[in-house]
Amino acid sequence: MERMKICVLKGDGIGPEIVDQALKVLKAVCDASGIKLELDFALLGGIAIDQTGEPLPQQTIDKCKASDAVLLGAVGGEKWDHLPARPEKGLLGIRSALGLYANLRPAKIFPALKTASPLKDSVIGEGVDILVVRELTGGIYFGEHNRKTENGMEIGYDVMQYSTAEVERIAKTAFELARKRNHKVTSVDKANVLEVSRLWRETVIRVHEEYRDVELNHMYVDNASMQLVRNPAQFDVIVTGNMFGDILSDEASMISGSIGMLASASLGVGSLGLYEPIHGSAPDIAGKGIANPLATVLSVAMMLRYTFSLEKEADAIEKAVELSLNHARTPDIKSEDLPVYCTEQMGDFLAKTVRELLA
Ligand SMILES: NC(=O)C1=CN([C@@H]2O[C@H](COP(=O)(O)OP(=O)(O)OC[C@H]3O[C@@H](n4cnc5c(N)ncnc54)[C@H](O)[C@@H]3O)[C@@H](O)[C@H]2O)C=CC1
Ligand SMILES: CC(C)CC(=O)C(=O)O
Ligand SMILES: [Mg+2]
Repeated sequence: MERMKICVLKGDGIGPEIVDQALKVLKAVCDASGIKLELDFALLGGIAIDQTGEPLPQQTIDKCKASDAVLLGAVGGEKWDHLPARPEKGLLGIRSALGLYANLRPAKIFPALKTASPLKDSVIGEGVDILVVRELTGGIYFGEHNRKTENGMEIGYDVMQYSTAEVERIAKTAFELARKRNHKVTSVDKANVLEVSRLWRETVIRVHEEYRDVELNHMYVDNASMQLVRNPAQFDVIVTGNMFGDILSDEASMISGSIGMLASASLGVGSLGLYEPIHGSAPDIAGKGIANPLATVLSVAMMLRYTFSLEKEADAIEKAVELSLNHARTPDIKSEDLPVYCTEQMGDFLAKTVRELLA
């Protein structure tokens, strides 16, 4: 590989702080591997509203489409919550515009972080390594959101729907990924109540016919959220809809010690992938230099692996993250016997370590 072109969407809140650290690491990889790194920056979310009046300017879509991959921080903040054009609409919009229907969110426990997990050793057992495969461009987040008045009463409603085609493609993604892992898929729905979930379940069962080598089980989402903390080691791949996947992956992140640890890859119809941490813009800690950049850095590792097939380089980033956990910590995962690093120091350490590992 000679060159890579990345479109960078820093977004709001801690977005710029964490993306800057991830870019240091990406530059270190490219320097060490002789790859020419071309960066293009575009606006998304609140900052885009401030500068253009809309959360997803057409220019941002164009710049993403003209790149090999997209790196995103996070969007949102109270400042824009009262506006009809909220930052989150920009986020949903870019996922949809790029056809990114599969959101892969790996939740695993790094050995050094076992003590940071709120779960007891007896629950963690040999370790936890879950891949949440979340449908990302359909479901309730993309249905009609509206209000109406009935009998003088104001009613808010959001429509949840899935077509068989949408379920088929995400189920296929989950089964394919399970084949490269431990051959087990848990499909999470609420089929005891929701018609959309009944269709979801029937469709997953049908797709499973082509993947008999993969074990399939079904779980209602309320039970799944309980099982995640009772016995997380039972899960390999979890496939679920947009909203359930959003919620379950935040819950799964705490198993690994902090939401600041969970990376994600959003993949879809074309070769373009978007990579982002699973957390939001964390306005409560923005500008304080204490945000954990590891989720964003690990998202760069996913980018190198999924978009560029650069296994050695992705491994080096993951190794650097592992080494960092025995060297220093950001406050969210702090440990009494290790120094506390600010966001920047962590980025510098990771970039230096990646350089050394790839030298
Ligand atoms: N992908 C995205 O851009 C997302 C955006 N949001 C938006 O972000 C804003 C804040 O939402 P919240 O519900 O507070 O969720 P959040 O994920 O931003 O924060 C939840 C809690 O986790 C902490 N946290 C998050 N990331 C962290 C990190 N890297 N290091 C250390 N601590 C971290 C925060 O300080 C906060 O206490 C809202 O406007 C929301 O809509 C929320 C989720 C995803
Ligand atoms: C706008 C929301 C759907 C963002 C979010 O919470 C997520 O994608 O994890
Ligand atoms: Mg979320």
